[in-house]
Amino acid sequence: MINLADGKHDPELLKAQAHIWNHIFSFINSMSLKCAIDLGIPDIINKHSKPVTLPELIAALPVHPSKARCVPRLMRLLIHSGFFEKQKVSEDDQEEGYVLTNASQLLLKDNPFSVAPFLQAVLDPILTKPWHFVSTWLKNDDPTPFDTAHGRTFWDYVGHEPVFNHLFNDAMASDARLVTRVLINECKEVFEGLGSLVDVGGGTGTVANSIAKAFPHLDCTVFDLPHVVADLQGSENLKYVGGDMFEAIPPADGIVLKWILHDWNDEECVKILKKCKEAIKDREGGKVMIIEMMMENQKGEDESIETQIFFDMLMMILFTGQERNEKEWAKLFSDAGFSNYKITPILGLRSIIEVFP
Ligand SMILES: C[S@@+](CC[C@H](N)C(=O)[O-])C[C@H]1O[C@@H](n2cnc3c(N)ncnc32)[C@H](O)[C@@H]1O
Ligand SMILES: O=c1cc(-c2ccc(O)cc2)oc2c(O)c(O)ccc12
Repeated sequence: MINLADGKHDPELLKAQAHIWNHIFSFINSMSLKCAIDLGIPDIINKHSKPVTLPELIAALPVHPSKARCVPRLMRLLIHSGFFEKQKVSEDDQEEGYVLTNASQLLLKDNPFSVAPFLQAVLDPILTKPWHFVSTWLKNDDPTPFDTAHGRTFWDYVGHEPVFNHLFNDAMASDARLVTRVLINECKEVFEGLGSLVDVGGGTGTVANSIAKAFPHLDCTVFDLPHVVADLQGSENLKYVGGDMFEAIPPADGIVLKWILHDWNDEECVKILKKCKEAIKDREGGKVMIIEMMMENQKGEDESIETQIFFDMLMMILFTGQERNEKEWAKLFSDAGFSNYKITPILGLRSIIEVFP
């Protein structure tokens, strides 16, 4: 504890003040990144064959001439946060220009794994408003701050807001493309022996579509809320079914649950898992394949632990859900009547968890 009356602790006091400032201003990182994406800066830099000089960047941007001097200040922050770098334009030239980093490549419009739709969804006022209601929600009995802010659940809200529904489903689809690529390249054996599969809460079908193409013998079903799958066209070995996973899940050998259970509390998860167990009943080699984070990976770098904690907070604010550690996952599986599980930590911050009846 710092003694405020004691002058010899002034350096600690100033360090504490700087720490608070840094946290107060944290939102400036995400909002500045949003600005860069709104202006199309990553795509402008990507289209150039050489590093883009400041005058070239300003000329390509839709900014008013009176604001041109603000551009290098925005770029300085985004260099500091690791989204751009400066490089010499040519070997024999001192002039420098901006280039992309690995992180900003994942923000390009045409990158199939782009995280830009998530950034737009998470920073949309629809999803930032609930953060202003967290302390109110802690004092009332609403299920989530989202409900306190908007008067209904997240899924009810997106079902009635087609523009946001589209943005959210697009965001999920780009993540699903990345996860499925890793699954098919690195974890083929997970699908071995299965004749049919249902992706529960499979959204617009990105995961199931890729699996159906990679394993043509596998009968795949995307199961999601009726408004999500309405009008979607299947293929030879892929169909869309609308319904409610709390009521019944179509029978299959394998059930995929990607980013579903972290949206729900323990009681709700056990209900969903019991419905999954019913869906694989009497099927030889039947199993549930869950793609989620495993919390408390002590070996993780600081940033990845912080990211897991951020996700846990997001699940608390938007949903009744949470991120879980292995002990918490094991309890859910046992409460739902499953006997065994296997964790393969192959998806970055997430794992594939196979759960057996
Ligand atoms: C977080 S998204 C995950 C989408 C997809 N699995 C992925 O990871 O890309 C959750 C999905 O669950 C669906 N969902 C929510 N409640 C549902 C319910 N009661 N029955 C079926 N699907 C539901 C949503 O429509 C949404 O597509
Ligand atoms: O609303 C969200 C946002 C995310 C999300 C945000 C940023 C990323 O880089 C990735 C994902 O994830 C969500 C999620 O997994 C979910 O089940 C519901 C909502 C959201």
